[in-house]
Amino acid sequence: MAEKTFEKGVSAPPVELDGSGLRIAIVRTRWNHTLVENLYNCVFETLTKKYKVLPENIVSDTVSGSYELPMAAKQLIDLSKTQASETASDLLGSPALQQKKTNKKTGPFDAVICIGIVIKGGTAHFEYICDAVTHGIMRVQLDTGVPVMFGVLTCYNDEQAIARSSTEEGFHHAEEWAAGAVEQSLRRHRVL
Ligand SMILES: Nc1c(NC[C@H](O)[C@H](O)[C@H](O)CO)[nH]c(=O)[nH]c1=O
Ligand SMILES: CC(=O)[C@@H](O)COP(=O)(O)O
Repeated sequence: MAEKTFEKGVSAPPVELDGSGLRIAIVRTRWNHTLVENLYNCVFETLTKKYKVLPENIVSDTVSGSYELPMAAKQLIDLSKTQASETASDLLGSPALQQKKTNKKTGPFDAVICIGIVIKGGTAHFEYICDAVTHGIMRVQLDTGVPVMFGVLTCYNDEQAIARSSTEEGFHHAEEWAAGAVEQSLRRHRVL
């Protein structure tokens, strides 16, 4: 029997996705920062070059470790909603004036992308962090209604982390996180 082949792990977006009207936050860890920066750069490049998200509509933030990602995502979402509801004014004047100066979008984030790398050590700490972060990120997106991408590599060793964050295989994960953020954002505005 012919061996079945399949596109393992590849999630092709269903259609051309236009992210030009989206506002997206990316929060990444400083833990394992050299490899995390590779993933962040790939996510940013994919958002802007492949999905037309405007660089000025991407807000980037950092936290210490992956365990802090869910809270950071919640804080970013809540802050963006609060700022959207207040009468916004800043050094550039009213949003209307700001809007005339740039295409910078204000208001609630359409999606958040969390990026981190957790590498197992000698204790059960790894399992507890991965479990907490996974459930935490899922809870934030369900509670807020804002899609939050799980861009956290959970690696048993350094080699897995390096392979998934500094080779073509690694950037395939990061590209999927970017695609997921755009697709899930646009789903919220569908007309059925
Ligand atoms: N070992 C890793 C950590 N550990 C730190 C925790 O994420 C957290 O910052 C600390 O427990 C304080 O709350 N974080 C990673 O992102 N990756 C690791 O491999
Ligand atoms: C996943 C971690 O926090 C890890 O760095 C902890 O290492 P260890 O389990 O050896 O304390």
